[in-house]
Amino acid sequence: MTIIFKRARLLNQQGELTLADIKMNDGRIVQIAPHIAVSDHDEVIDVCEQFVAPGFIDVHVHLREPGGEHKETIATGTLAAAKGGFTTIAAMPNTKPVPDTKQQMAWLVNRIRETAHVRVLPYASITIRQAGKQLVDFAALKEAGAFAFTDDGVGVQSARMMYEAMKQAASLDMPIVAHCEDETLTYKGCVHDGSFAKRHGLLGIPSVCESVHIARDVLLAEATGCHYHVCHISTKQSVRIVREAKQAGIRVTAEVTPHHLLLCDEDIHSLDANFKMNPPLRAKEDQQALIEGLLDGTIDFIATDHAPHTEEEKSEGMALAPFGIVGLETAFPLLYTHLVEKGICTLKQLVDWLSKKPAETFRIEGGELKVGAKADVVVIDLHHEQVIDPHTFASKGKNTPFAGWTCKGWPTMTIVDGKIVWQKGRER
Ligand SMILES: NC(=O)N[C@@H](CC(=O)O)C(=O)O
Ligand SMILES: [Zn+2]
Ligand SMILES: [Zn+2]
Repeated sequence: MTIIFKRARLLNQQGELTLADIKMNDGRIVQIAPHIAVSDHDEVIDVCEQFVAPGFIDVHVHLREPGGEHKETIATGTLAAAKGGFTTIAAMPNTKPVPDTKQQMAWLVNRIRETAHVRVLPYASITIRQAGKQLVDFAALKEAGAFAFTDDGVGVQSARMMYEAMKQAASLDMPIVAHCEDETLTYKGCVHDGSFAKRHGLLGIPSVCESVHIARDVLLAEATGCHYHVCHISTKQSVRIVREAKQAGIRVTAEVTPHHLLLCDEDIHSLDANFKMNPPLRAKEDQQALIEGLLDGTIDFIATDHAPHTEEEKSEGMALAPFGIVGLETAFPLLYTHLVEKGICTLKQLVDWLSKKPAETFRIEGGELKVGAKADVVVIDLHHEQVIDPHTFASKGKNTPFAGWTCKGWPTMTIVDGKIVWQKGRER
């Protein structure tokens, strides 16, 4: 099938917006030109000068299936992704069971094929059941379709385990993706060890809980030559370590979430557990360091850490509720409104952090809008303003601290492999 977009607003190499038509055929972008001729069999869509970008890529998503289908499924999570403009997402392995054998991975790959609305890249765990005691069979899991290896949800506590994992991953040219949390330094905290924790008498998680692991791991990455990727970086010390490691030529990359870029612990205005996530919202100066780190390239790109939980679980209060917030459906509007419109970054930078940069970092095909590329595309209305209302989410998770925020930049259509997978107003 051929789809032709008329009057699409695109970013050129210089970061300027220009108008053009885009022709997609057999899952590929085949032409981008000022005026493309149409024939009777083509599906012609006038996008009315809306912004068209490469489909976004999110390498940090919790789909909860198998085992947590009451929180999210591959079907609901990937529909949420499509609605947020994401055409490729990577699924975290903290499911029940964990994809830690080639049989589990084969099941997952098949389930994705049967039920996903967008492309899904499955992570395998680093250790069996993510228990930190025994390494998975890296070669067998790569063969079965693993995208990369991570124990996200928990940190790999043993330096020796991480060292052995990196040696294996390096030999297979696969990345190790790390949730950095030293369990001897969590102090059973539920929020950052800072002003908010003190004011409310809550136990705090200190910044060293994260940065100590990153410091250890960049040395292990140096020793093994492994590509080491830091999940949801949250502290200024972590940014400094990654910056220095990059300067030393170590193969380290890092991602930051929209919530750590846009919020700090001073913004927590109630004991609402929708402000509870791991790592926690840090201090204002950490938030500033994350923005600086992203702007200077220390942090490579943005990932949402979409982590759905039920309203019942989230109503248990700050101390008891599970960590995590959803992010797929609000990432672009939030970042567009609060970074681009406020002049902190350009539209081109934001789009690159959500597409080209993750694609380059993980050698994922896609991330660019050009002739020959896969037809993974998002259409965005940059002018339409809308209030974030969790009840409208396609995700089963309604747990967001951004409810009630007014944003611009809402996706209106998402195309994967040349097919419309979601369109505003045409929800089933
Ligand atoms: N980020 C979170 O707060 N929670 C994630 C786990 C994780 O990403 O570490 C989850 O699975 O709920
Ligand atoms: Zn994590
Ligand atoms: Zn996560």
